[in-house]
Amino acid sequence: MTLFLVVPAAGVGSRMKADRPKQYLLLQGRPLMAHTLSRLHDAFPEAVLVLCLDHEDDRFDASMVPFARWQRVRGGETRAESVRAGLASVAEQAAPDDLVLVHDVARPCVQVEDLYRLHAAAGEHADGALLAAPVADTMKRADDCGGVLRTESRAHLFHALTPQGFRYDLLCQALDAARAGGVEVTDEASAIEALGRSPRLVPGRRDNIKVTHPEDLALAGALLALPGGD
Ligand SMILES: Nc1ccn([C@@H]2O[C@H](COP(=O)(O)OP(=O)(O)OP(=O)(O)O)[C@@H](O)[C@H]2O)c(=O)n1
Ligand SMILES: C[C@](O)(CO)[C@H](O)COP(=O)(O)O
Repeated sequence: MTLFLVVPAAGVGSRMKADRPKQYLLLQGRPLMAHTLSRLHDAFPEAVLVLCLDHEDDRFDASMVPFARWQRVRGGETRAESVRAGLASVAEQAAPDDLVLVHDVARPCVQVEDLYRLHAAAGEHADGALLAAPVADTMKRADDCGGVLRTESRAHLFHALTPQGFRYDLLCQALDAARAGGVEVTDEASAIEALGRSPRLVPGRRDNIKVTHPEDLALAGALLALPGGD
């Protein structure tokens, strides 16, 4: 069995409003991408890394990659297309029941313990698994005028995180079906659910933040500066 780590890293980071794609912004003196790849390598040094990069990315430096087995692949127009391209790039190497974990490059604070728990759950459940954080805030649904339409029940409500892990063949089938159906999915689990399957929700740490907006950068930097942070 081979473990594949697909890391979508071909985004432009428009919401970050920075002078470069957010995966190249420095945290504790290192590019965000380097932190994320280090965390994944700490947990799975023997895995095959599939790094999805923009074809015009001229900032990438292979010295950021700690893996012995890795490959770069051209990302797509969307996150889902980048992941599909990553899967296609290992079609000759992957067995149908090999596990694939997909993790956003924009999540550098993921903890090794969460990675191990997700990996175990994804291997145990035919429908795969995803890290998810239970919602702790009261959730409001807005109306079209920016007022409160209603309060949503937060019971059984989770923030989907990454990694999300599935068998290679199932994930390919799900993403191909979503594309064929013109369904844009923002995570892999959505495509799996569209097949009528139910991925396992694995409670994950809320500090596994996705660096998206400017204020997220300082938070991620503080988390990485904690003892054992990096
Ligand atoms: N065409 C794309 C778009 C996004 N991603 C990756 O998917 C992850 C989650 O996407 P997001 O946080 O939205 O990153 P961006 O798309 O870069 O951000 P924005 O939406 O603000 O432009 C990121 O690691 C990003 O690099 C990707 O590989 N290919
Ligand atoms: C995959 C993800 O991180 C799960 O919450 C999220 O859907 C990515 O969304 P984005 O808009 O591509 O950042």
